[in-house]
Amino acid sequence: MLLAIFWMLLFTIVFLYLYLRRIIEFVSERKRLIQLVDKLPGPHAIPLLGCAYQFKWNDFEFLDQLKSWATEYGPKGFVRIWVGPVPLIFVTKVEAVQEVLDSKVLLTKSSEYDVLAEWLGTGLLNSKGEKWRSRRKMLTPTFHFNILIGFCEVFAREAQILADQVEQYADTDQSFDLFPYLKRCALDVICETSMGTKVNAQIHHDSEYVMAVKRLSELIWKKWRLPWFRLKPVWYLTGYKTEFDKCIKLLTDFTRKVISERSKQLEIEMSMQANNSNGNTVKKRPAFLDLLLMMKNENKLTYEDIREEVDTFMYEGHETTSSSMGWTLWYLGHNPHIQQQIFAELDDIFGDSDRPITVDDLKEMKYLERCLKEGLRLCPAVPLFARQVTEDTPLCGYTLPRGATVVISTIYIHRDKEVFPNPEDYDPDNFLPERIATRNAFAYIPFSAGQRNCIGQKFALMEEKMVIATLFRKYEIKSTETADQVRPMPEIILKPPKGFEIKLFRRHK
Ligand code: HEM
Repeated sequence: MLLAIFWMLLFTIVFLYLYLRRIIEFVSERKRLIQLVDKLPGPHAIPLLGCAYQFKWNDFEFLDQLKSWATEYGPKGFVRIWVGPVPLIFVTKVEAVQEVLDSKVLLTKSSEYDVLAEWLGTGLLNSKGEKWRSRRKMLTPTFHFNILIGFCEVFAREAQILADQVEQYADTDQSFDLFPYLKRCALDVICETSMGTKVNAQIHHDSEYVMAVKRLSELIWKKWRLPWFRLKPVWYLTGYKTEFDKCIKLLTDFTRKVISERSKQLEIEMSMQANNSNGNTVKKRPAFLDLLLMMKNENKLTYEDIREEVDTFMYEGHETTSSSMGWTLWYLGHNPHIQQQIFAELDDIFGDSDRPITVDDLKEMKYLERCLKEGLRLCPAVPLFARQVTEDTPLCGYTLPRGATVVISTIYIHRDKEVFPNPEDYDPDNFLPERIATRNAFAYIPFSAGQRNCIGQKFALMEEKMVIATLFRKYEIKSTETADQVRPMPEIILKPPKGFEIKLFRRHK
């Protein structure tokens, strides 16, 4: 009996020592977080629900509500919004954006990115600390301009397939949704440039790979937007977990198979090169995968590291570009006078010739580039990104406490009327060199900025120019829906609620 009491006492003491200490630490950390977060201006919050009790149910009304809170509480650079027990600190002013993105401390992605990790692992987008730093250093040269030049042939070929596919609608006065065509084109581009293999999504619309990418993006967004899906029982019971895992397996198995085949092929090519004494080898354009496999040969990466990075490029590299091309084309479809200026630029470059577009031609398309940049200003493909505050960080006269999440909304920052005089108007002249020179560089950040900026931004702009120029060499377009019908939906990637309905007309030069 005494022994039993002794063991019980010992157990209780150990339990209290181990857990009570943690509970006390948790409570005091939480108290501290709440105190510091509540020093930031923001709407009224109540325990547990935070500001959520005031949230509008309708998506668009909710967005308007966030915007009006940012205007009301954000003049000092931040507004804090409690989403239940989670404090989100939205950045509202350019000066604060600069401090956040320039910070050497705010480099860690927030827990919202964890759902992506199940697919992308800790590839460049998700990784942190030393892993991210060394990977970024290693991967930056793979996006060098000389490598991108080699991809232009892929951009041009896929753009031409797109132009051929939509020809059926030309001069029919029938409107159609351009978005799925753009998505399939961007998917074919990224598959070939990152893996050196083709999925031919533009031709086989219902390939398993294409369907899995589409479904996975929908499920990831569901988990982000509706917090109850983060609870494991709900996620499992709704069957989404099984579907999610099935898509991930299909995609990652595909990537692993491509890596393994490509690796064998590369070995054969290298030994052929070594045996070929007269050096008459045919030089093939390397895909990102080939460059990563060479790093593996130098023991810098494992197969799984390569898989993570290739899948990261696959994800980051096609939804973003298709969204941004779609928005730009939609704005252009409402602005025939701007299309005329693009036609004039293209006619200056090509005259009556229908020769293929070269890299040098792309450099000449200065006006088209301004149009793309303006599209990305009004509708940035990545409308939100977030950082975890890992240590107390003084910013703009406040302290951002460790444990909080800082959110930058590009779509909000890009529409600041103190920076862009008519922020809601589509005006490519916002990107005239003299206008750019007058504003803070952090007022326009579609590719983020600072150390964790987008590694693929040059790739994206080259691809988009190629696709849009190919379309406009042949067609003019008219958007058939109004701005009210096509309000941007801020999912992970900014999308139209339904699509981009347009009519297509052959150009008569
Ligand atoms: C219009 C097209 C694109 C836009 C608007 C865009 C935007 C962005 C933004 C805002 C970030 C920072 C995200 C964050 O901090 O959470 C980012 C990161 C990244 N992007 Fe892009 N992106 C585009 C195209 C691409 C392409 C084509 C690729 C690859 C082929 C790519 C690869 C990446 C990667 C790997 C990162 C993570 C970089 C790091 O953390 O070091 N992106 N992108």
